[in-house]
Amino acid sequence: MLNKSIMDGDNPDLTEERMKGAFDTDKMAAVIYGSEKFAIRRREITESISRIPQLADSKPFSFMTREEKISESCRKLSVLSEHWNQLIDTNNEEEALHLYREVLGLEGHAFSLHETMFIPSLVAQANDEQQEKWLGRAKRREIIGCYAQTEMGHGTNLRALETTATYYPSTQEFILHTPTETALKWWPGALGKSSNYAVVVADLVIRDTHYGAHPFMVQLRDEKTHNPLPGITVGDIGPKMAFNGADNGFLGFNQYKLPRDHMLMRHSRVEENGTYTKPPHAKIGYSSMVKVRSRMAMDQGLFMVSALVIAVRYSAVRRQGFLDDKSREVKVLDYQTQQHRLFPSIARAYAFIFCGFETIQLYDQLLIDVKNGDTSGMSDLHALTSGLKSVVTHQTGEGIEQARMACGGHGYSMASYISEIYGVAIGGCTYEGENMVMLLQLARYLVKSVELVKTGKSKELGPMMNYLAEPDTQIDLTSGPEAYVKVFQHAARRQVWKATDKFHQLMESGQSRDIAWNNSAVELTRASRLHTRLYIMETFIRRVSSISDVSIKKVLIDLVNVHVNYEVLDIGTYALEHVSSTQLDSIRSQLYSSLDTLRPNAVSLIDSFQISDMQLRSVLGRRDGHVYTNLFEWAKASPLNQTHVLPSVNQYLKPMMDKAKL
Ligand SMILES: CCCCCCCCCC/C=C\CCCC(=O)SCCNC(=O)CCNC(=O)[C@H](O)C(C)(C)COP(=O)(O)OP(=O)(O)OC[C@H]1O[C@@H](n2cnc3c(N)ncnc32)[C@H](O)[C@@H]1OP(=O)(O)O
Ligand SMILES: Cc1cc2nc3c(=O)[nH]c(=O)nc-3n(C[C@H](O)[C@H](O)[C@H](O)COP(=O)(O)OP(=O)(O)OC[C@H]3O[C@@H](n4cnc5c(N)ncnc54)[C@H](O)[C@@H]3O)c2cc1C
Repeated sequence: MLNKSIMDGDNPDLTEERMKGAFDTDKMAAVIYGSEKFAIRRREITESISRIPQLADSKPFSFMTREEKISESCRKLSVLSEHWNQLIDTNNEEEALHLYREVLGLEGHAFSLHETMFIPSLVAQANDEQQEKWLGRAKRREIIGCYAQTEMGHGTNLRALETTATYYPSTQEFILHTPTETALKWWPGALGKSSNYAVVVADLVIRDTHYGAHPFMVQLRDEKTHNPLPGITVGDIGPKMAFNGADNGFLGFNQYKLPRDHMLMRHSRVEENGTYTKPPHAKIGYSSMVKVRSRMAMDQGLFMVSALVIAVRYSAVRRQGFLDDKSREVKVLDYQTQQHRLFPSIARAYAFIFCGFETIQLYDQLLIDVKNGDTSGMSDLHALTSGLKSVVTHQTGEGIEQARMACGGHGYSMASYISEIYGVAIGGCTYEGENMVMLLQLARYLVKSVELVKTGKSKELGPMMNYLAEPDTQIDLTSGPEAYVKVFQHAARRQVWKATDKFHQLMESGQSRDIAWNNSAVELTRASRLHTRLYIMETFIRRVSSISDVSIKKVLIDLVNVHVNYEVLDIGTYALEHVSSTQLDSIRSQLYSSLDTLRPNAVSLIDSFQISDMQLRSVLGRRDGHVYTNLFEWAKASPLNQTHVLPSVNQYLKPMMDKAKL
């Protein structure tokens, strides 16, 4: 059996799809998740979870209030605490994240930031003694932490954060203070009600000198009573577009005293007498953000996959309209428009996940290098992850929204759960740096790279930048995916140079650097996007070329073909400089035939992600494909259907109608 999801009693339309798949989904899972070992561990963890009934949702999540969602996730976390060690290797971050996703889904929970930013901040920023004191406690979950940086008035411009941490040598303490309303910390996940500790980012002040944003370990709540400590104002910021299982919070300090050794001092130090030692790299304190950004291609890829699992499975059981055979309606997955809506997103999701593996490894390596005193890789990774987080979050949002529309009316129902996935995923366009701002961070790096080429220093170009120094060449589109890489290189190079030239010309015309930058910003963000999409394409092709299993490689090459054709058409306006409109027409034909080629493997390609029904929380995306019966059951469970006559009918509608009858 090639597709391991085939089960007796499943919807025959889905079974038929799974029989058509030309590759082994377990083998594909090993490629997706980086190794056979981890793919097996994922399945084992999912299997073990299913044997613990208390870890199941106590009722459909979509019918819960926000308070119920928070309570439900806390209940599950307490059940999990009895099983951690038997379920996962607690030192393995990927296993922990898989466990959280399976049991708690994506709407956030009390530990949302504990694993993703609080512990990583301690790992990267705390010195050995501080790690000794707090890291073990955090890993054992004796304490719950979050990452409190953003303020009501400033999130993007970290240099303008208003919260101060003023050091007093006489008492060897910092005083944390919130000088204005806009200085209130605002947004940190799990801050409002769950966390009792936080890594707080504040402006370090010593003897009236401001040293800028630095991280501090701060206790917020009493460990016995969970009440806020004196001098701390903390609470929940209220409901959000999505992610409502998380208590994103506000936090204020009123002259709150903090011992000297609570500043995280791996890289910068404040001595007892107030002497300040600066870090080896000015932006080393920003590392927790780089850590999350380096994960975002993977995490967003998985968000997009969740929506695609739902849309592709549903499209294989949804029958509507006719093609040749007028005796039976077709699966909507057979329509070319449906394939065009969904398959390029499947390709992007695979590509994002392969990029994600690469950037996660790059971050892990950087962490080792920095510990050994080598900060030289920081700028490269900052630039790469800034562009990548911006492009993947935007394209993931587009892909999920198309997946929702591809499910027609039922896609709009919470029974599909796609709107929730969209709401959570789209937050990524904003958190960890607003997308435009992060594209402009990459643009700084691109402009500097062009300046190196212009001044004859091409040898100093960073990784992935050499193409900026290369001349345009003839492109032979029949020579395979590499030709499409060339098209992207041409388009990206031209746009990067064009934007840089514009910036330089504006400065030469007398504009200040900042004004010239602002007046070139749209062109600069375009350059960043093209450069990042080139990186994604190259990574995808490189990863697929490295695969040895013949059947897996074949279907992934089909997916690469969908990707490269779609991407080049999508940047048609830029590509036109290098590709004729006749060539674009031929790319269009190739795209349509590549959709056709991929069609038989569509369900197996998304089954391969092995996302459980528990995690998916979608009636439309059920693995067994029994959509209609369960849709009816789901609707019957609506709180509105627990009584025939609602109190509001008796109170308002009936009297109104009765009055109208008089
Ligand atoms: C199913 C899947 C489930 C997956 C689960 C996922 C669930 C997710 C849950 C978590 C949810 C949310 C988490 C969100 C958490 C947050 O949002 S935390 C807050 C994040 N905040 C930000 O990102 C703020 C963005 N702003 C900044 O980073 C900086 O202000 C900015 C970089 C924009 C500017 O900083 P400045 O200090 O002002 O620096 P500049 O003058 O612009 O640049 C000077 C040079 O420094 C270089 N630089 C900047 N940053 C870095 C860095 N990190 N590393 C290396 N170098 C850096 C910059 O490029 C400049 O270099 P140059 O001078 O050009 O050479
Ligand atoms: C779901 C979610 C979870 C979050 N979790 C956390 C958390 O755990 N901890 C935490 O500390 N924070 C958290 N945040 C806050 C988040 O990091 C910030 O909201 C984000 O960094 C954007 O900053 P901002 O809100 O100040 O946006 P703004 O900077 O005010 O953005 C508004 C507009 O201004 C534009 N803009 C701003 N500056 C520039 C510029 N220099 N050039 C061009 N355009 C510019 C932006 O592009 C955008 O269009 C979270 C946010 C969300 C939505």
